[in-house]
Amino acid sequence: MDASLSEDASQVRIPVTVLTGVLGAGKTTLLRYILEKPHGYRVAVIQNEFSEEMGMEAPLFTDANGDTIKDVYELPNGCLCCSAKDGLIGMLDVLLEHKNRFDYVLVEATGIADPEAVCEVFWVDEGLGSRVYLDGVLSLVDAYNMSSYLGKRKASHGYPEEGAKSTSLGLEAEAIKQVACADVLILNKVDLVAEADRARAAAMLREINPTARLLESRFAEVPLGEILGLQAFDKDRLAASVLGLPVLEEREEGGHGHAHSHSDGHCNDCEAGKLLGAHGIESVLLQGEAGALYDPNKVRSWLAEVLWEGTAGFVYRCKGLFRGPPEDEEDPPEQTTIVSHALQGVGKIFEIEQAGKATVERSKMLFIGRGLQRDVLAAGLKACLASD
Ligand SMILES: Nc1nc2c(ncn2[C@@H]2O[C@H](COP(=O)(O)OP(=O)(O)OP(=O)(O)O)[C@@H](O)[C@H]2O)c(=O)[nH]1
Repeated sequence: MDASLSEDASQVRIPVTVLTGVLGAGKTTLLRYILEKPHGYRVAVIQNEFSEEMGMEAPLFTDANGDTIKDVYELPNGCLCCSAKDGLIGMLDVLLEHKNRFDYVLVEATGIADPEAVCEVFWVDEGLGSRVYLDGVLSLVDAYNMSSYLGKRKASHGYPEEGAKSTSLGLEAEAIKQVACADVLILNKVDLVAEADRARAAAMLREINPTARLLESRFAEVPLGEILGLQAFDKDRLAASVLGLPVLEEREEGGHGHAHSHSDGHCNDCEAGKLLGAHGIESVLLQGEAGALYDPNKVRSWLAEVLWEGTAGFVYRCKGLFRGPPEDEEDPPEQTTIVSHALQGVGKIFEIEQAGKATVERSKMLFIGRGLQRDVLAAGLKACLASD
């Protein structure tokens, strides 16, 4: 091989795209779309989660044959802009050793990440800057639920009162900052809103961020040429957008944002519960008994009560993987296969579907919201056990 050519190839800097979006906006849906469909783009994905329990989707990434995709790199336990920052740099280092396998890196941040702080990783670490560059920041916005987290702005836009209710998620500052910092905004879930609401939502985004490219999508299906390889990131623009935010002072006075406390090099506030708790948001993780099977129809009815009638507090986001009874009960026991089911819910909309080839050792369900009643949730799940 020509030595000068291989040297040139090794000097090519890899574009990195940062993906943000409030809980349930559709970030994982976008990753699945990118990874599972044959677009011709070779993309490595790094997924950041608050905790391992929240990373329930990785087993669900499957290729065209239905086999689990192994090339999704998980970065649990913390947020990218703080405790997981070193992990991100280390993971990029490892990825770059195999850079003949991909042309783009996509980094999914947690739903409450501060995109400005995530971006700083790329210019603060000089070694990294010579091998990768920040290509752009994407922000996904949930057109259907956005009034739950951008609610306070509804007055100036005439955004409908209906839907805001008392169910604000309390992530307004984070959500606005994610929109403001974006080079590309994707207004997702447009299938769930009427045309007038879609136009109002787009106008609201335009007011917060007039310069970003604005795309609209159903199930995050966007042309990849519109989101990758754009060379869109501009440090000065980012600084200007952030300065213009009225909520910036509020973040600093409020003492959340990045006023995290540390000990022994560990960020005390980056644990899932504390990070969410700093925003008044709670999470409840339910784990089924080992070997227990849950009836998907019972789970469906139970969740309808929980999400629609608020019987266990205000649940904004739920997700889980659970074990259901074998499909064909006529089969002899040695031939029956336990069916795994995936639960996904955002706001009042939820779905339960069979989880491909994902095997679930123990059922898990995570609820995120406010005023959650753990005991009520636990009793509800127990009542969904499949009868023998
Ligand atoms: N109707 C509809 N549902 C969507 C669309 N995009 C995503 N969803 C659903 O919204 C739910 C949440 O999507 P995810 O992709 O898991 O959201 P996320 O941003 O990764 O969520 P977190 O991991 O909690 O931050 C899933 O049930 C998706 O199927 C869309 O355009 N339309």
